[in-house]
Amino acid sequence: MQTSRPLVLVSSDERELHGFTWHAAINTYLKSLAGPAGVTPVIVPSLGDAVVNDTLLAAASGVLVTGSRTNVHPDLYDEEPTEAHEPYDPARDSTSLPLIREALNRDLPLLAICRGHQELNVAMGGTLETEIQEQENRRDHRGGSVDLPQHERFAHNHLVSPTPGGLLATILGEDDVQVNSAHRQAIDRLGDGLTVEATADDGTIEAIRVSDAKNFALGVQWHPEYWASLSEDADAPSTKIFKAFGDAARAYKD
Ligand SMILES: N[C@@H](CCC(=O)NCCCC(=O)O)C(=O)O
Repeated sequence: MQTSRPLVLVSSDERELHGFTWHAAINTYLKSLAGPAGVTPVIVPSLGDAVVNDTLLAAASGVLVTGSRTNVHPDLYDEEPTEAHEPYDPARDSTSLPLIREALNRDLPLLAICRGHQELNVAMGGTLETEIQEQENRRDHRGGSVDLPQHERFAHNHLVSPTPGGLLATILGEDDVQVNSAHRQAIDRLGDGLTVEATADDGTIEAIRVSDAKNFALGVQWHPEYWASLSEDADAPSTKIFKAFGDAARAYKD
């Protein structure tokens, strides 16, 4: 049996499939954790306070908050709900936001991806904007139709510029990095205690860090898990992010 590997909690979506309600996480996040990060992923059902408690958090050495096609409900950042903010997953919201806060309270390493990046911002008091592709001088960050095959939808889409001297720049270097993109929403007002770690050329905040976090606490708007799940050689920046997160989880466990 392999030596003990840190447990990393993974957020789940509430989804309907075959006439049942499931709590599910996409395989690419799980494979990236079990592979390049070298940790043991544990999917957390979106059951709110029934799961986000001391017992669960005490067993963990990190938290990964995944992407999702659904959006954070605008009531949670005092915005008026409209059709442009849909679809929602209230079960996810009621679990991932407290999970983020409790992870930060315990200095657990945190990696927040896409919707997770947006949830981190909301958890810290920030706001989101929706259908950003409809704004003038704004890229279309959707990455094409949701029906496209993954290798097309999560292909490299645009450059991001890491903030010099930041955590991301420490992991990846300060040169611009090609990333994929699959989102209609983005950070509008930055939450309290967050530092911008990367931007796109249209001003979209593409990465954030919890400024006073004792450990790794990074949000990224793109999807490094797509590449990291394929192989360690598929995309060096993606692998580096997951390896850095895994190192932080091992350090926390030790
Ligand atoms: N819904 C939010 C976050 C986008 C996101 O997490 N995308 C992942 C796509 C996964 C899928 O298509 O199932 C937004 O649109 O900004």
